[in-house]
Amino acid sequence: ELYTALAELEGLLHTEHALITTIENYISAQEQKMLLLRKYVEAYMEQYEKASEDVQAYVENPINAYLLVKRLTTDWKLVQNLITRNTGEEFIADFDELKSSLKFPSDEDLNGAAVALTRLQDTYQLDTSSLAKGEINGVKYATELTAADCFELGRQSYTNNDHYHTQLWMMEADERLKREVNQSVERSEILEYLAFSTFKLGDVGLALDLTNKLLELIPTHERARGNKVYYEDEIAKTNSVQPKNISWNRQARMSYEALCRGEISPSDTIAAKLKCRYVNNGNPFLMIAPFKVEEAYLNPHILIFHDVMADDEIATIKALAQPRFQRATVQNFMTGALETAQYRISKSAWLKEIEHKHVADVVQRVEDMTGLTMETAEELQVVNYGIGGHYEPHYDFARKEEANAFKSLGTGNRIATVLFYMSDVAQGGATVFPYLDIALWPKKGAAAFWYNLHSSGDGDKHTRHAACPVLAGSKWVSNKWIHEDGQQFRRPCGLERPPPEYTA
Ligand SMILES: O=C(O)CCC(=O)C(=O)O
Ligand SMILES: [Fe+2]
Repeated sequence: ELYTALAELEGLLHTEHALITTIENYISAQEQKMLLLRKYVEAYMEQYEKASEDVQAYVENPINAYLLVKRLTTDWKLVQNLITRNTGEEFIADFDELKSSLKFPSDEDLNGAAVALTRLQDTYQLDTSSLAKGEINGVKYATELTAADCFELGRQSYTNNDHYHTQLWMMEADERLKREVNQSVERSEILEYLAFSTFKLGDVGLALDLTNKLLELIPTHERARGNKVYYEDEIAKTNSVQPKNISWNRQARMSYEALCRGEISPSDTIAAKLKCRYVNNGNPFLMIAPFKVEEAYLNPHILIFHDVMADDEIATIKALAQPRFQRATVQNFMTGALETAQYRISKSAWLKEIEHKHVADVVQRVEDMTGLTMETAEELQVVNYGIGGHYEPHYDFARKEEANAFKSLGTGNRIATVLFYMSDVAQGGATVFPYLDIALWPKKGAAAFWYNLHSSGDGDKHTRHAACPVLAGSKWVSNKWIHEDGQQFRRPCGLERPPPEYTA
């Protein structure tokens, strides 16, 4: 699974380079072979023409007689060998040997990358034809997609039973194909997928039209002939060519997606109460360089600390984490087991303080920032989100029903979260709180802090949050999850008491 982290994708460029070299070598070997064959055939031609001038005289010459026989025995064998020798296999074998040392994406990666693209399409309301032009929100990032590229995206969506995106991409493939001089895909193939997905989406009439177009191209197409009869029957039966009203069950996601797009913000009355200040928490070491703190929300109290992770610390943490990256897991609600899920796509690794001074410094800083003990906190989790990488709305704390969560840690629930942003993100990738209508936009070196639990110990339902899909760029964050145990004297417990105030 390479698609889950952009950092991993960079390794694929080495693979591509090795591939280019292999193909280049194969082509030149093949060209050499052709050159040699051309020499042989020219020699044959020359002798043949000479002989044809006077056949009798030619064969009466013993040398010629010998050469003629030789040409048709030894020489021909050489030529035959040359023609039949499959240098291709050698190259593939050589490349296969190289392969073990190279990163190779799997079919699952291809599918993952395609799903990520369609997720971005939905969340950020990107139109298919701009995407195909390599444009994201008006910014041109990539080379244009060919009709075949669009076709492949459609095919991947089809494999996932996602007829909505199959239709979008097959339509785009068809549009692109009209403008292609060297056609990159067969129109009949596009039409076959397009017709079927259109049928699946409920528009039998259009599916029939598309199938008829396919039959104009290939009148003998077996499946198309079968489908045509079926569609005609369907239309006759229901007497309707109206598309069904498809419920995508997306109503519930609308506000989340709008938040991710930056279209929603908290009301002015809420925003007006938010402050920025310098904070030292009474810590003498912070008198000279206090924290720059900005309030993002009051209840629950969500704070943004600016410039709390230095560039060299970020570089160290990334370098330590990257070789250990694993696809991020989520806890199965029922069993408590850790497993991968489509709703959380990123790569992550855990770092201990003893591994590097920079890690220890950062953890100490979290203690200074929050006034909470790090004794019972989880290790620093480092996360990289790849193409379309995201984490759908969730709570960081374990709910009462989730009996198994954090049990093995034995340090109570996750009382608070500190989320460091270790990169800027070109587009997308905000941390959003759907119940609060706020979006935190990643800023390198900044950190967000909030309490997940009320002072009573109950989970604060308003802390539900998500990592929106990364639209362009790469997103690096790290979390410090702080636990309940040991905070008794740091955060006094009580019913619905507001979080301790910061000393300004
Ligand atoms: O990456 C983000 O913006 C949020 C990550 C998050 O919520 C988590 O890892 O629990
Ligand atoms: Fe979270």
